[in-house]
Amino acid sequence: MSSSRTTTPAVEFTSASKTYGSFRALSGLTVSLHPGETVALLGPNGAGKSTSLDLLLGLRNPDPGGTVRLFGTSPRQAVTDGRVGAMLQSGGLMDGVKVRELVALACDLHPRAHPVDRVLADAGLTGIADRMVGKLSGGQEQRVRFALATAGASDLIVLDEPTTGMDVTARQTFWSAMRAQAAQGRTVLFATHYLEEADEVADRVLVLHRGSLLADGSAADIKAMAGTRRVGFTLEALPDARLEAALRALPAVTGADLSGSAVRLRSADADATVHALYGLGLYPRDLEVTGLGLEQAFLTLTQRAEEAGGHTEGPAAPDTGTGHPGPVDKREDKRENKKAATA
Ligand SMILES: Nc1ncnc2c1ncn2[C@@H]1O[C@H](COP(=O)(O)OP(=O)(O)OP(=O)(O)O)[C@@H](O)[C@H]1O
Repeated sequence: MSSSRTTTPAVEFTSASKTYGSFRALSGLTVSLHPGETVALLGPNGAGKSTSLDLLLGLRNPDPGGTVRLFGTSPRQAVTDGRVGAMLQSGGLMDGVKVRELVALACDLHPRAHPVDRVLADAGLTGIADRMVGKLSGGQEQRVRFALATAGASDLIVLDEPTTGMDVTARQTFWSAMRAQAAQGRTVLFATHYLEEADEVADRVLVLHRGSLLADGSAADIKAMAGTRRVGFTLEALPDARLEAALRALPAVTGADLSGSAVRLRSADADATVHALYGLGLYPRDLEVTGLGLEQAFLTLTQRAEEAGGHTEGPAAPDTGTGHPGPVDKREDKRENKKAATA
């Protein structure tokens, strides 16, 4: 989408792979992110999202032959220069200090630090600045992580499942703070399992599947790529088994959900489906043809890729099938040097 841009990319993966033992978690990723973009990184469990972020932050090195550059320099250099703020899933917070003290420490360490009070305010922490970090709720801890990621004027903000554990209000506050960061020209890259967040917030969506880039475009592009639409209507009477079978066998129908006389079909060609529906001699009421939400589109694309046999030799970890997994696998032990990037 950004091929005409001439500025140095904020992030540039070139043929970046990552192999753990004989397992290839990331396979030849080539993608560039440009200054000011807000990009969501989506993928089923085990797709390689955290691995990509680890490479991007210099916490791991790509396999030989691939490169990752941030603002034209190495990830380590960009982190050292204070150009990157990161909010990661793992990495414990210091328990025995107050919120303000921890945020002040992050500001002290940042080469382009913001005033502590501003960072606290932007993260919604002013009211709990004197509370001990060890006494915070999960959602409050996430806000502290956000404050640490925005302690200075970083050009790139990297967020790994930032709203896990936040309630709805905290989530809204978080994203409005994040939008403010993006409005100042920062590049924001976030991995998430909350597809509605990606839909609402991101101007670009990357879908990873088994370590390969499956889709790259706006949320609308991704929905269009899935190519499936919903056809909903109500029948005049309850369908018998024969009619139900006929509905399921309509052309292009890829799924059917019947509840009493209400019918919801998924179709790869809504025009053909609706045409044939009338051909059955039915008079569907309240006929509605709608596009898929991002979550359904994501599931359709990843399932399709799964059926096609995946894209890499690495087996995918099981997906929850919902796009909303429960507790996130944190795997703190496997990060080579997480704290360096969060400091
Ligand atoms: N240190 C490691 N050693 C061996 N395998 C690993 C290691 N780290 C990750 N993997 C494997 O690599 C694959 C990609 O993992 P990664 O954490 O990047 O996925 P993810 O997309 O972030 O998943 P999730 O949504 O569950 O957080 C997974 O199959 C994972 O089990």
